[in-house]
Amino acid sequence: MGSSNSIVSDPSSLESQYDFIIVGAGAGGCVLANKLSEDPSVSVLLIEAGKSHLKEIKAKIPMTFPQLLGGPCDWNYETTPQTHVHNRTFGWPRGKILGGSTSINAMMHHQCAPSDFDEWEADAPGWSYETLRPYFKSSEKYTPHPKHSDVDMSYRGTEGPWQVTNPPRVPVCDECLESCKAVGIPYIPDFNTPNGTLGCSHMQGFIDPKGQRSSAATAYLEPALSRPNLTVVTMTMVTQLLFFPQSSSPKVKGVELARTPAPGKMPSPQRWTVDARNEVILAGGTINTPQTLLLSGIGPSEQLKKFNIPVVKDLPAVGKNLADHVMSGSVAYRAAPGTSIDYLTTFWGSFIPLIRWLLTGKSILGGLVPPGAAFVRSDDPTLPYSSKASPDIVAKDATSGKNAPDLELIYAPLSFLTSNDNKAPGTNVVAVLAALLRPKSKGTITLASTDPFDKPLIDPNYFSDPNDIEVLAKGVRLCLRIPRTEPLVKKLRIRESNSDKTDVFWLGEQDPDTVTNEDIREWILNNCATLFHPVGTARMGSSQETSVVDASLRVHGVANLRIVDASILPNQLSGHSTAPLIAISGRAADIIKSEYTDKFKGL
Ligand SMILES: Cc1cc2nc3c(=O)[nH]c(=O)nc-3n(C[C@H](O)[C@H](O)[C@H](O)COP(=O)(O)OP(=O)(O)OC[C@H]3O[C@@H](n4cnc5c(N)ncnc54)[C@H](O)[C@@H]3O)c2cc1C
Repeated sequence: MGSSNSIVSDPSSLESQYDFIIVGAGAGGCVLANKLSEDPSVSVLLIEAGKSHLKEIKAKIPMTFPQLLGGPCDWNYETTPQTHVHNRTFGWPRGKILGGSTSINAMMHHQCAPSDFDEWEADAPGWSYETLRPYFKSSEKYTPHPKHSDVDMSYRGTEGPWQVTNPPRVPVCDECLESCKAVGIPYIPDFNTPNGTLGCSHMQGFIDPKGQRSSAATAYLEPALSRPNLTVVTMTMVTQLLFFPQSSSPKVKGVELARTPAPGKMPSPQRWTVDARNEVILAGGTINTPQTLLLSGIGPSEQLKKFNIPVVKDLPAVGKNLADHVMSGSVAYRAAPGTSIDYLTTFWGSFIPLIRWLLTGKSILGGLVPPGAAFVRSDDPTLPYSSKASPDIVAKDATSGKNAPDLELIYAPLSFLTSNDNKAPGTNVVAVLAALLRPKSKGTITLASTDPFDKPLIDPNYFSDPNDIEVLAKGVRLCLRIPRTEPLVKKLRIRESNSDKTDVFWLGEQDPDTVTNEDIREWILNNCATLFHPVGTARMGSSQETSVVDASLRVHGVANLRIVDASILPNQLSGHSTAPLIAISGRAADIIKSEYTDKFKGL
């Protein structure tokens, strides 16, 4: 499915006006482009800074996604030095390709906890879980898997465009689940139901029956590419918003465009403009959307004045409220022969699986890097957080509700080190890590300069709230207990006398009853990394002081401007963000259609 016919890469070939202009072809932008162009009388322009995904083979093979990070399909962002993390900086990959980050991500399919959405309702009516539930369901085409017959199909969508399934089992995932159960984490057949997500299970992936990634681009854009009323332009960046000059209050007229510079090349000074008859919808993601707003004069006035940017609308919350999921770093374990899939990282190790994937799609390369997970609460008294070495860690509850987690435990049968300071520990590794799902620490995106090609300053302010490292340290304690529990322990080769704190296997080879909380905190500070889910920098809410968009996703006080991407999330989700964003964008499209009934004739 899909053709490149309606994808152009030359901004000079565009018309001067479209009904809707969408900036960014990620999770938000692709869903909107599809739904708004369903009516043939409505013209839609989708602008993407990166290239087309159609010929990017590594974006199709699920297991090769790490090879896309750091390359031309990645914005290659980096945080500022983090004061509370030994001044370390952190690489922050973000997709720069049709599909956005959904074309380079790890494809873990998770609808998060129902109360994550319910807690928005008070300040952003209409976004409860029950309102979003039909969108979760209608977006997906879940293909049942014979080994997962316990998934209750009444909760799952089977008619949607977005392919979801249980990927092939990889070594050790059954043992990981059994050991989770052995320490007291209940098994649930499916993380993605209204009953909530607490428990351990196999991870579902947005992968199609042919073993290929199902991204926002393959699911939503490709089926719409033949529509003459949809134009997709790649390798083109929106540099700023344009406003009607005579308007008494700010009103967006269109966008200014530039060619995306080739890697290592200077940007061209050439610019184009395109107008929107109805509105511009920003969907550039948590980092780029606030940057575009700030460059256009929408944001905290003191920051705009500092850069001599004329203030179009003083909105103090632009770029604030940045919340990311920080993960502990991988607790690495030496694995018994045949247990790990690290061999896939070598040319010859991946050769046969690649041939098999190319010929049949049925290959380990069509699986998920992390095949399973557990979502738990750090205040669960039934879980083994205690240790003889140190007093019990006391952390405040930051969850979205009683039935929601604040920790995710992820395991993978391979070296899974994403920390840019660390080298992968080699072959035959099983990695277990904890992720902090509900950080209290909040950071900022601010301008580094007025040059749209300069990266903005990203400061997630990790661990500025001391509660966060306490919760994460509890998660790491489970990462030490679970692998020492049967049956997983039998698949590992844990040595008991490792005193070299610089060794990647050091923490996993400590006795959980003698390693101290201090040791664990210090290890986290040296090993933690992003789990790639930054949100919140243009948050939704009712107040112009604390939020950027209203419950209809319109920017406060600026006409013809809306935002539909991860930046609008009021709080961090307790899980992975793609499925919620696909559902949110589906509802956003319906809101837009209901506001332009003269244009959308009941579609
Ligand atoms: C490495 C990685 C792994 C992840 N793993 C998972 C996972 O397993 N499961 C999960 O659910 N989520 C995962 N995520 C998160 C998920 O992919 C994102 O939360 C989601 O894609 C965000 O959607 P978005 O629409 O906000 O932005 P994006 O999907 O990032 O899309 C934004 C798009 O806008 C374009 N753009 C930005 N600025 C401009 C501009 N000025 N002009 C033109 N175009 C512009 C970008 O190039 C990009 O294509 C992962 C993310 C990454 C990076």
